[in-house]
Amino acid sequence: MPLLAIDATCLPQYDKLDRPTRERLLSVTRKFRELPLESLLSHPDLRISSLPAGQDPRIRTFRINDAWTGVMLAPESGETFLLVHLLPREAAEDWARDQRHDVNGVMGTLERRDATALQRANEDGSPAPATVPSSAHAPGTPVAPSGSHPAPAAGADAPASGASAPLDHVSDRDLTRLGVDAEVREFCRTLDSAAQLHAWAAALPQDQYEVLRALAEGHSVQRVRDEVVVPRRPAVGTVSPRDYDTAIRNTRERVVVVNDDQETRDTLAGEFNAWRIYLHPQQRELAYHPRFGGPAKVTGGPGTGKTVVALHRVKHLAEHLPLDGRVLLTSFTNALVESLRRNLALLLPPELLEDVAVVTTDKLALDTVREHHPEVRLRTDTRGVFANAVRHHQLPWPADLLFSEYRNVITAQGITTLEDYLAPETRRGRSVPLDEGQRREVWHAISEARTMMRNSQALPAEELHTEAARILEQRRERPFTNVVVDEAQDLHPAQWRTLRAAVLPGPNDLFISGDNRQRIYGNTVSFRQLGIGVVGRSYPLRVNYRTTEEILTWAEGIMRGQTVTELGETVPEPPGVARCVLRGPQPELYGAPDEPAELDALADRVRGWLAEGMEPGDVCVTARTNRLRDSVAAHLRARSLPAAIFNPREHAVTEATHAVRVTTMHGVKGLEFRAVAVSGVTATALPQMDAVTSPELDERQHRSDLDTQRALLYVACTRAREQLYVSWHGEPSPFLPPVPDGPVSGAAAEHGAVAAR
Ligand SMILES: Nc1ncnc2c1ncn2[C@@H]1O[C@H](COP(=O)(O)OP(=O)(O)OP(=O)(O)O)[C@@H](O)[C@H]1O
Repeated sequence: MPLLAIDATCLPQYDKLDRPTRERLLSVTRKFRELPLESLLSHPDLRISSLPAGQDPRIRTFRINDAWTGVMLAPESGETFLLVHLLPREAAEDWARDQRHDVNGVMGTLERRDATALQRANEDGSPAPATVPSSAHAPGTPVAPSGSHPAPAAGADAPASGASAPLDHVSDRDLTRLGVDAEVREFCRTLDSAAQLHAWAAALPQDQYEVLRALAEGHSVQRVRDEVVVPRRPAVGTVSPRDYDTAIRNTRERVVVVNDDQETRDTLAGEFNAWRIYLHPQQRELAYHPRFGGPAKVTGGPGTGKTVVALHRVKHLAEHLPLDGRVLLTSFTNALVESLRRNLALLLPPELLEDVAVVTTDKLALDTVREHHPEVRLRTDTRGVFANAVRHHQLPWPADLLFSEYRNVITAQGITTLEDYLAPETRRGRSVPLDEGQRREVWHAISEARTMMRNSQALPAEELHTEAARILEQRRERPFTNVVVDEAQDLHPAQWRTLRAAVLPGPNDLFISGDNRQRIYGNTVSFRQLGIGVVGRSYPLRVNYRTTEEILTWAEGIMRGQTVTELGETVPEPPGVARCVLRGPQPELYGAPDEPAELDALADRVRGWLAEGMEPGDVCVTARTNRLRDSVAAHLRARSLPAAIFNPREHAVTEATHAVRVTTMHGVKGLEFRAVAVSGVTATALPQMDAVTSPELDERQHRSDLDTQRALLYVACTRAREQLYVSWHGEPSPFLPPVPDGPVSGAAAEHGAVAAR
């Protein structure tokens, strides 16, 4: 009986199919697995046909329905079919005619090249095949078919801009040893620059392109061998050039073999699918690193796969636990943790899942403290307690100062004595000066408030963590063998102390992933001061897999000119540009005269997306405030659009999949959608000044609060995978990049929209 394997190129395409087409595809793939080869090839419904003038005699097309065609590689001698693409009929035939698959002689993987484009380039130096890959690229599809060799964003990677032959320093012999075949070697001798190489990404055999790209970036032959070639080789033996079956199985980064309907559905569907199948070699290297000498840190812009790496790291650690060992996977909010838990369950078998605790950092602290004080609960009205303390002591300062002193000085630095609080360096950078007498007064007021909170058994998170860290530090045995932290940028220093104390210092103790640009809760930390030494174990990820280049480039404008610090450091982050795998339409911007007009245009935009074939669950609308979120949802429903309010504290991420999700900007952190509308980006709402500390009270905090609100907009916009729509009414928020004059497009055009450039 034939077997079916699926190439990752199909995954983004599957997202574009409507439900009946998906069902039809599943029933077709079932036939692949169930019918004997002879009956399959002659099946009247499938219309399996070869392409007479095609480059690859093994390529076949088959009918899914009138609109869609599948492209596959049929077995010649073996029995495995490989589904390689899903496209509209004509595009499918055009694309398939030019492609050829070969087994890589060194790596043993199955690679695909645009053989027509390469032959032309070698014959007459035809330029980069702009039209070749684009015929296969509907908006939002990968520029590089496997997704593992990204096309460059403008200005990406220093060597890419160099105008010298990028591979002249590598001999033919070395290229051959790295698995680069004669046709590709000949081709790369014609290249003038690394940028030209990148432009050919979609046409070159995938693994050979990775080799060339790494060499062009200046890596040594040895390093490329170790990091690109060796991880792709089969664990044992070699693969013969005609053994397609084995090569398909060995192409682990972009091919998966499916055994039943459920696996086919799981592989093709799901919002978070590709990551389970293959990791970029750099991601794999980090996730499956046998032993980090101590805490390790992974950073990177939005959509660079930090969460994916964290999840795979948990898998690796769980697979190597000592008897009685346990892994903690933690993050900031309930919604994030719920999403991690759901995705981990897809990655790990049940017996390994049992050894992993997936909880918020606050829940860890609460559970730890409750072992000693079972009645303790989490307090959320801490500001009110400090307001009482100010009244009671008749202090001349606002309650916010006391709260800020408690949160940003005392608990942030782990200060436990008046003497330490009085030390001169303690309040460095605070804009309200306090002399010694005043500090004593503040300390006493805060101490009293803390005692009151303790007596009431309702503790704010900072207090809970201080207590939890103290309890854990006293234990000889710590609860976890390894701790993995995702979205780490938002944790308060007190939360870090709990995490530090939850695992004994040593190899593989902490694995931290995060991005300071996405910090939306205003906590700054210094890992060094917290005893978390990541020096020499800090790794940036630079390939964006989620967002199109058009959206990311525009969204980067929100952060332009901002000094961003490195995660866990107070020093500025070194510059680094992410490259995007995906391409698509420009974001759409719309400035409405008033709120009703903004909501009308928003509803039209959402209706347009649904009419284009998106499922309601593919679409998310965000608003700055709860009030605006509620009126957006009400307005969409009044216009007969399926809309559900999503509150990350209350709802599971999986809920509301049959409705457009309407949420606040905080509510989309860590998530992603095919289309995102960011509404209410109006000057009076963003920044929302009542959430910003006044500069008179604390200049530094004021700036930090503004940065936090700017980051909120950045986070919301970078949740979009294919389409982004941003709107406001009246004056636009000052955080928006300058709005250029430009051609009006999309649903908002009727309302006077401005297209971003
Ligand atoms: N190697 C890969 N190949 C294909 N897709 C990938 C790869 N790595 C990550 N992705 C996909 O990219 C998207 C973003 O990944 P992920 O959520 O891990 O990024 P992130 O860096 O944590 O993002 P953010 O910081 O914005 O929350 C996901 O859809 C994920 O499946």
